[in-house]
Amino acid sequence: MVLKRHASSLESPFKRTSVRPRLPSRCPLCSYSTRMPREPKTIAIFGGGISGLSSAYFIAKRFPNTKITIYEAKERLGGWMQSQRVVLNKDSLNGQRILLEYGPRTLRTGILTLPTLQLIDDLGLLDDVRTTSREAAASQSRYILYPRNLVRLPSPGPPDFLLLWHLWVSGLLKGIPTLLMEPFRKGRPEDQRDKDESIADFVARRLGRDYRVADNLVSAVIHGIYAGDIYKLSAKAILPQIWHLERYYGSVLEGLARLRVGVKELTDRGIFCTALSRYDWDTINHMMRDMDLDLRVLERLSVRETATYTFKEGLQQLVTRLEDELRRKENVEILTQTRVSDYHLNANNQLEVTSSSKTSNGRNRTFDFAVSTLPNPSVAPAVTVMTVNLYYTNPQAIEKWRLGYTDREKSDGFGYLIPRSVDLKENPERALGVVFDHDATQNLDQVRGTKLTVMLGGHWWDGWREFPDEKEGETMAKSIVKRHLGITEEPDLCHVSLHENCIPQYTVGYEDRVRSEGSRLADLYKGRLWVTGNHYNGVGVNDCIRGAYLLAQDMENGGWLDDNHRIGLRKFYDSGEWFMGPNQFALERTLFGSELPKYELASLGQ
Ligand SMILES: C=Cc1c2[nH]c(c1C)Cc1[nH]c(c(CCC(=O)O)c1C)Cc1[nH]c(c(C)c1CCC(=O)O)Cc1[nH]c(c(C)c1C=C)C2
Repeated sequence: MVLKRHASSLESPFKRTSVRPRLPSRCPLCSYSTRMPREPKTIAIFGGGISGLSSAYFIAKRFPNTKITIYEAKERLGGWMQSQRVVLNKDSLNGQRILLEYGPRTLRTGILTLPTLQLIDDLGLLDDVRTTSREAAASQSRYILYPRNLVRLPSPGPPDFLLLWHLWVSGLLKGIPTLLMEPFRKGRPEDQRDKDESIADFVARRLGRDYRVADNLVSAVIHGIYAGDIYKLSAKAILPQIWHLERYYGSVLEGLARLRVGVKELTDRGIFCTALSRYDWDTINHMMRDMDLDLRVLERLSVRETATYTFKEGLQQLVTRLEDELRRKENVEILTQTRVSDYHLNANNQLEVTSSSKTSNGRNRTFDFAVSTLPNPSVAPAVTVMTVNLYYTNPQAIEKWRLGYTDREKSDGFGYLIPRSVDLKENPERALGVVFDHDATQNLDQVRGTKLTVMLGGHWWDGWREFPDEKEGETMAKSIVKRHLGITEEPDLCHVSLHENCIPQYTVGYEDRVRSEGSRLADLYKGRLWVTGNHYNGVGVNDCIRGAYLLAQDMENGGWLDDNHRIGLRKFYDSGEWFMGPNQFALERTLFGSELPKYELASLGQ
């Protein structure tokens, strides 16, 4: 199936959606006149992580005659995406090889992940996909450590009153009743409607200056994604939906209720809606129109069925296949162990790039254009995370009673997160959480043991210059699983990885900083340097691939040719309009051919 056929069914109901997203007139990046050829002759890509590789791939697809050079400082490509099969030394297990994942371990499905599906299709990876269904324990059972025990969170579906009771007596829900008063609390004063604030302050303000929900629940979720500090991270950048609901309606719950009324006709017909920014809506439309995707990929990775997925040989397989594909292309060159030390615009308006490698220092090359995926600490600082993989051949290594109230069927799960409200005296290792990989990523090994990853550090290590070494990492991980999960036996495998500055932190004021950095870069390099990667597009693998895809799309659809130098940051010049529109389950249905009924997007007000 070619998605293009269904694009019209998506677009037609929304007459107000422009075919091409327009830049609002206040965009400051529109001031250069260029006389560029239809396509650049040469492009440099800085960084060979997933953003750099997928940018090279999508650009090469759209500009087949352009010569692309990827610069990567390290020996291997892929950044912190790294999986490895490790041999178990136990004689009884015939030297089985267990798959360990050192960095990101699963991908989520969803309508905004279409570019990842396109990559999977193009690279022929579908048969190697391994999914975890929405029904699986890993998708249903999640735990939070509070204060010393694991507390299971409710899963979607009919309420389990016994579980709710256990949750209540654990004390984790302290402060939740204040939510009832949220609609009656004043919104931001008029002169502060656009003001950013930290996630902790935002949540606490809506709950009557009560920080307990933020400290207990929100901080745990944020640890699992950003490994970050809710007192520093931006509510506007990280929780844009609820931040905008408050901005428009003065209350999140009231906003939701009012919007639901606006789309009642749809929800009555089973089409569920969500708040969507104009940018996301246009992006979804563009992607659906642009994709050329096999129906089998959509079926296998449907958001309805699949919660997360990986590949037979872990996420590394995506990197390896991408690298192989790029190396096969005559117009792509990959320079590893080659660090970009300087770049500037020369008198001919070309980018002069200086690089150094083991064999040559200060080598100069000129390019028509460059895409940087390198970290940019001036927009977002980054945190360091240590991952410790532990494997026990004993599948019952976790003492079952540690999993708190549970039924037999759902006795494992995704793992657990540790909120900031757990005192550091109780968490001296500064752990963020533990993933039960034997459940979270299934069907990768031939034997089932207990496979865990302990995550340490993140914002708890802010300002540290030195980090624990491998031995200390192992000792800390073992003491954590002993205390929390009752595991006293020695692991059969242990692997420690330190990922320095791996997760960018979108701290308060982030969006303003990106816009001003965007203007600076656009001025300095006259639009010849674009940026993408996890400092701008979201911290997940899917976000990086989508950023790369949209950058290539922008370049082809005029970005490279016309005067609107968006340098890959178009999202930050969105009109700021928000709508109530179909959620991703409803949108996915349109991909399978069912039409959305005609209706107007319900506006979030102005
Ligand atoms: C390896 C450490 C990472 C931590 N956060 C991320 C990584 C790679 C980035 C990240 N993690 C999640 C998301 C959102 C959904 C997504 O795009 O995949 C992002 C951007 C969610 C997540 N967190 C953990 C897992 C296994 C997943 C994916 C599966 C799911 O959502 O069900 C575990 C985990 N990650 C971190 C910690 C501290 C942690 C603790 C248990 C940091």
